[in-house]
Amino acid sequence: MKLDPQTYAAVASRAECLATANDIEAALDRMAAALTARLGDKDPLVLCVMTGATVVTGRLLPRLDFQLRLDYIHASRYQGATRGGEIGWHHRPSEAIRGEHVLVLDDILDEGITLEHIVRACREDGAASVTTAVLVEKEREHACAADVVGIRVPDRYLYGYGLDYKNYFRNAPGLYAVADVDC
Ligand SMILES: O=P(O)(O)OC[C@H]1O[C@H](OP(=O)(O)OP(=O)(O)O)[C@H](O)[C@@H]1O
Ligand SMILES: Nc1nc2[nH]cnc2c(=O)[nH]1
Repeated sequence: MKLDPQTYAAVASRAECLATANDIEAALDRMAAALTARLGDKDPLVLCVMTGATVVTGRLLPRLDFQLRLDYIHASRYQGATRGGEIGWHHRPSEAIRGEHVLVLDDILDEGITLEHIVRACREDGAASVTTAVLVEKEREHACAADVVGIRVPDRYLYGYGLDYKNYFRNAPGLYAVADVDC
């Protein structure tokens, strides 16, 4: 569904910036250092979790100065909503994963259900190892933990740097918490 321009502007004006582009770029530098230490000699297969991880993947990859390959995996449970539902699989590259040191890259760890399903799928599909990294982790309980975390934020609905609000705002140059009235 499309957002009309008045609603789009109102949502943006009510949102609160929790992390600026500078904060996030510094977090990406830290993530790159941690991932280089873990995977620099492993020739990993990087799996971008579509769609939200496109921005973190694009910003992080040029910081990883070692041998790697890029593919994608697609499981989602929000689909434009602000509350998660059942996990839906759209692309599971089972053949590509077998025997690989996999790095799963996602934008956010919220309840952790998406990442838990993806890690389980990679193990079922015969990955040699599975490392997980997320740009943002919410300060709450998760079904599974991420190995590498960029930035921790309060438990509010966020958009920006790949994260959407009703399929918009993935291009916002920071992390913004949506006002309660818009959730
Ligand atoms: O930890 P969880 O509560 O499971 O939520 C995290 C997931 O939610 C978002 O995906 P979404 O289903 O919104 O799809 P998207 O990537 O297309 O935005 C995000 O990209 C994570 O993959
Ligand atoms: N855009 C967005 N997607 C999510 N998926 C799980 N939590 C969130 C969130 O806060 N924002």
